[in-house]
Amino acid sequence: MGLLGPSARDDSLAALRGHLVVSCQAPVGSPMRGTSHMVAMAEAAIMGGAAGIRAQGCDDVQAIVRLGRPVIGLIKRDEPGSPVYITPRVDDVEALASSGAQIVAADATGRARASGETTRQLVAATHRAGALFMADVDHIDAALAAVEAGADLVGTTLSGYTGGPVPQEPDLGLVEELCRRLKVPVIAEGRYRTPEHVRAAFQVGAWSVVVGGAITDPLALTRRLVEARIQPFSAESVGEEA
Ligand SMILES: CC(=O)N[C@H](C=O)[C@@H](O)[C@H](O)[C@H](O)COP(=O)(O)O
Repeated sequence: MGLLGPSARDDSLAALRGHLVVSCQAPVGSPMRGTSHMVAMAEAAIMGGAAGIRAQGCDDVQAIVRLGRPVIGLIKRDEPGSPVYITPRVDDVEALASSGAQIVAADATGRARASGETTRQLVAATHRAGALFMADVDHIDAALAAVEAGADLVGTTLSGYTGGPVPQEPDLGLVEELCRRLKVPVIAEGRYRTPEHVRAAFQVGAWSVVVGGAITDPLALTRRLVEARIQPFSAESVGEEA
């Protein structure tokens, strides 16, 4: 058994029901990368009303757990020979649970991991460590297989990221289908950017909605507004006399 007993795990999941979770992650190369920045982001998110935080890496998880809200932990790791990068190893699951993550998120798209480890093995390791397993999926078939393998909750995290161009909008259709067909909580995640998106996900039955970049990625937010400038800039374009 890990750090948490079964009731602490269930309490964490119950605390997320009907609430927003903020994903506090910064990509490699971003000036926001670093545990102190992510803790500040998480504190701001909690002050703003988020019920939980999704965090990347054991250092961030350990520090953010201290804020007293449920943490969905993951480790992003590129592994040669496989496209699976969200918590690809049993070792990662164990490290996240030891760091205090009540919920461990991992790729459960059905794509082979470089290690050859299976989703069932990751789920078993998560449960041995006393945490809950969140299956990050891209499709209904992957979700059904993940639940069969013992996943405690399922997120639409990887919909749109396993082939073809990345869509602009969240995959509300998948949220609706998962809510209809699964008995476990469904987490809406991926490209939720507006209050309308969040409302729509709850309306079709999402347990929680995870929002990342729309809150925690100042680079992307700045770029989006910079791109809205009138080009080329001219006195006329701002209504000044020539
Ligand atoms: C696809 C992938 O790797 N998603 C990652 C999962 O942890 C994060 O990079 C996302 O920020 C997170 O899912 C929240 O999504 P959005 O930032 O779109 O609100």
